[in-house]
Parts: sequence; C-alpha cells; structure tokens
Amino acid sequence: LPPPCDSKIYCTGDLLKQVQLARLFPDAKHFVDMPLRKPADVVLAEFQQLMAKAQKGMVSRTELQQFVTLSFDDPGKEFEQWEPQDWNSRPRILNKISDQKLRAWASELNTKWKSLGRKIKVAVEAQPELYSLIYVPKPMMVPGGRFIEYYYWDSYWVIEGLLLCDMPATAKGMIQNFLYLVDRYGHIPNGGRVYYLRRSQPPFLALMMDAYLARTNDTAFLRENIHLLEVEYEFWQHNRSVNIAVGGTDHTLNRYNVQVGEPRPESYSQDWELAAGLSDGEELWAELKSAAESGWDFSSRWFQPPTHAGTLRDTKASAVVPVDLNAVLCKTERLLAEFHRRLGKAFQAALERRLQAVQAVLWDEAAGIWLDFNLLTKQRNPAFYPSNLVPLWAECFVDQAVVGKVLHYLQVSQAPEHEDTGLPTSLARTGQQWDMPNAWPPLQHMVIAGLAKSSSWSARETAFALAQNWTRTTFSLYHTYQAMFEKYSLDGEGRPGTGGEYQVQEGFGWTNGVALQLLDLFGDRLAAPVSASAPRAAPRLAAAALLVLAAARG
Ligand SMILES: OC[C@H]1O[C@H](O[C@H]2O[C@H](CO)[C@@H](O)[C@H](O)[C@H]2O)[C@H](O)[C@@H](O)[C@@H]1O
Repeated sequence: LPPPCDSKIYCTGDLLKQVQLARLFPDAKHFVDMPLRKPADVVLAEFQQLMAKAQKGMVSRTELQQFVTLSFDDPGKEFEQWEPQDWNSRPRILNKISDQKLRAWASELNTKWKSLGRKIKVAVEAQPELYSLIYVPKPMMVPGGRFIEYYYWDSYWVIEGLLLCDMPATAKGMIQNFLYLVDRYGHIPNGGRVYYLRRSQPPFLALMMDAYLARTNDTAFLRENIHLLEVEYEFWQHNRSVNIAVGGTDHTLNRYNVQVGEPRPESYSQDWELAAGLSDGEELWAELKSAAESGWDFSSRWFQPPTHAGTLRDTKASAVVPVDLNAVLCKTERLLAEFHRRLGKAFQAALERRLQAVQAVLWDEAAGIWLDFNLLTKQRNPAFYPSNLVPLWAECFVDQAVVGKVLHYLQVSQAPEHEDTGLPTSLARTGQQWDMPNAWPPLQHMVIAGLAKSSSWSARETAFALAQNWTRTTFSLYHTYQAMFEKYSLDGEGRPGTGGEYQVQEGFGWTNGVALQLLDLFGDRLAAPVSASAPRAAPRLAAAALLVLAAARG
C-alpha cells in the first residue's frame, strides 16, 4: 500500500518514525505540523548521518530533540494575521432572535470569526516542500484548538455560519479553495496537510455551493465551476463505490475505503502501538484511515462485528455502506441535477438510481429507519446512530410516509436519560470520541434540520425540542467555560466532550456554525436558560413523543 503521501519528512521514513515513536511532543500532530528550516533533502541527509553514528541506527531521544529544534520551526508559522474584510458587528440574523440572552450570545459567536480566520503566507506557495500545509489561495476559517488548518466537512457548517453572519465573500473564498484542491488533486483531502492527502472526508462540496447560491444567486460562479463539482463526485463514484445485489437487482452505493498503508503520521505512535503483534497491521492502518475519512474517527460504528464490547482493533470501516455518506451523495446528485437544469442541461439518472439503491439496501421497514449495511455479514446494523436519520435531511427518499416512521424510531431508540441535553452519537460506551457519551454538533444539525423541513407538524415540533435542548447545552457550557467545544459529553446534563486520542478542542468552527443555524431556524421561539447553570426546563422529547403517537394514530 502507498504511504499517506510521498514526503519522507511528513508521511513516511525513518525520521518520522523515530521522532514519533520517541513521543517528543505530547500531541503527535505537533511534529508533522512543523515547517522545515532547511530544504528537505538537506534535513534528510543530516538525519542519515545521525543514524549512521547511532547504535543500531536508533538515534537517542536527546539527539532527536536537538535535531528537531535545529531543523524545524514551530507549527503555525505558515499563516499570517488575517481578519475577514466582510465581517460586520450587526449581521441580520441577530434581528431574528427574540431572546435577548441568545441574541447577545449570537453576537459573541459572530465575533469569533475574527479569531478563527487564517491566511496562508505566499512563502508556502513558493516553497511547498518546506511545509506540511497544503497551500490554498484564499483565506479561510479553521476549526480551532489543535486544528490550525482547514478541514473538509467541518467547513460546510462554517460556511453556513458565515453566510448567516452576512459574510458571503469569506464563504465563497473557502469554496474556491476546495475547488482549487479538486482541480489540483481530483478530490478534497481530509484537511489541509500533506499527511491527509490520500484520504478525503464526507463530500459536502456541492452542498457548500448550494448554501452559497441560496444566499447570493451567483450563477456565474456555478457556471465557472460546475465541472469541478462533477470531478469531485466522480472521485467518489470511481474510487469509493461498491456493488450490492438485493433481490436479484444490482445496486451501486458508496463507502469509505482508503487503501493507504503505514500509521497515520499525525497519530503515529498510537497507530503503531495499536498494531503491535498483529500480522496484518498494514490492513488495520488502512481501516483506521477509512474510518478517519468518514469524519467519525473513531467509533463502534466501524467495529466488526458492530458491538459495544469491541476495541479500535476491530475497526473495519471499509466493510460498511454508511447511511449518511449515501444520503449526502444522494443530495449531491439532486443538486447536480438542479444545477444543470439551472444552466440548461440534464443530469437526473444518477439520482434515481441512488434513490432506488438507498431504499433497497439501507431502508429497514421493520425498524422504520435507514441502517448501515455491512458488506461482510450482508446484514444491516440495528444500532442507533444519528446518521441513520440523515436521508431525511438529504431528501433521499420518495415515500413521504417515512417521516412518521423515522419520528417513531427516534423516540424509541435513543437513550432517554440524555434527551434534554442532546442526541448521543451512539449508545455504546467504548471510550472512542464518536460514541456515547459524546454528542457532535453536525449530527444534531442534520437530524434537526431534517425534521424541521418536513411538512409534519409533529416532526417540526420534535425538531424544535431538540434545537432547544442543544442550544441550552451549548449556551450553558459557553457561560461556564467561556468556550465553544468541538463536541459535548451528555453526562451530568452536559460537559465538554471526552474520549478519543486527543483532548477536547475549543474554538470551534462547526459548533458556532450549528448554533447560528439553529438560531436562524427557531430564533423566534428558542429561549436561554433562566440562569446559565439553572436546572433545565426544556420541552422534553417525551412530550414530543406523545405528539408523534397522536400523529401515528391519525
Ligand atoms: O488527529 C486525529 C484526527 O483528527 C481529526 O478528526 C477530528 O477532527 C476533525 C476536525 O474538527 C473532524 O473533521 C473529525 O470529524 C474529527 O474526528 C482528523 O480529521 C482525522 O483525520 C485525524 O486522524
């Protein structure tokens, strides 16, 4: 299998291995984010000399430390100060928010764009081999914390947030960056580093374009770039599709599948240790990258068999046909068809094939919901994940009767003791960050926005109840910690998120974007808690459940 990229500094080779296994930095990502002070060939030649002198080729920790200090600069030096030109202190969304405290909070979230904005120095374009950062021409918003570069799927919620804050120029620049990456690589890397190059993330590019067009009507931008939206779509069709036969009919759907070897450079020591003693370590490393491509890194959702008792070693993400990936590609096909109609051309057949495949392979009539399909067991995974509801948001269904069934599923399957705080990522407590007790902003958004766009009153009321709960959770913790977190734990009525391979990060791009989107959806009704630490009095989902039952009874 090829390495994560060809760089013998940042992706493969002895230097990377020895520095990362010596654990020179508390966070392994630190080393692979450090720019070089000298040309790569000089650094590699100097390291060879060091190895030649060392016992059995193993350089001592002290020498490694000295070498890194002399040859590498601090992470972050690749960026220059940048404040968005289109930032303004009174975006129109504030007028839609009735609650005074929530309005003041939204105003503070708007101010956060100033601190999350970055511009890449021209030096990175001139001498890319000195950096792990992948150059893009326009300024961008980064997630925050250890994530000092751009990320693909995070940027969808950031772009929606920017558009709500009347910042279409910054939003457009971020989309231009992703189009630039498609033009250059044929796909969008997981994030803005060479070590992310050979894997992507959930494909939200067409949805970003749609969000931008909805606010600007900039058809000229669409016309100039529609070919690149198709190139990205074709990347998923050619490299990430799989055929599944159901009832004598062949269907094509998609999965995450990264056939790339070696440990992830940004988590080298963890991956190395995880594979210790395994005969098929290379296969496990490829599966970890497939899971990272899903954005859900890591989760029991990818364990084979799917079990609450599994460990990271059981990860087999490429065996799963995920509901949310296929729903997002279904949305992409619908959007490409619409975009082409807008430009006077046809593009519809792929959408119809996808609708049939999602219905045949992923819809489970007995459970009343879409479920991930496992290619090895040929079974659907019955476990609860918010991703099971994503087709509602992505409008990837034909029969409107699914709405009532999905609402019923939501009421019976998630952990009721957490309902006032947020939707859990799964019901399995594995210690992985995309599992119980964590709740992630993008998942809350896709479920809530999916229910909110329904014509069913019960679905819209359930959406409101969930939005109210999530808003209170993030608002209360914001006031307790003065921070917006990348994820939240549902334990104890809400805490900063836990688990996984790094400390919970603050900033945070998609969290701010989702908070603003919920305020945009329900700003006339959402209410802040009386005091930030007061016990909750949010409309309980149980109340919404009664509405669902009433609706089901007609
Ligand atoms: O360093 C470990 C992993 O970190 C990233 O994943 C997490 O943060 C991303 C940025 O917010 C987010 O997109 C992803 O969903 C999170 O799980 C990175 O994307 C991974 O590839 C990396 O291995």
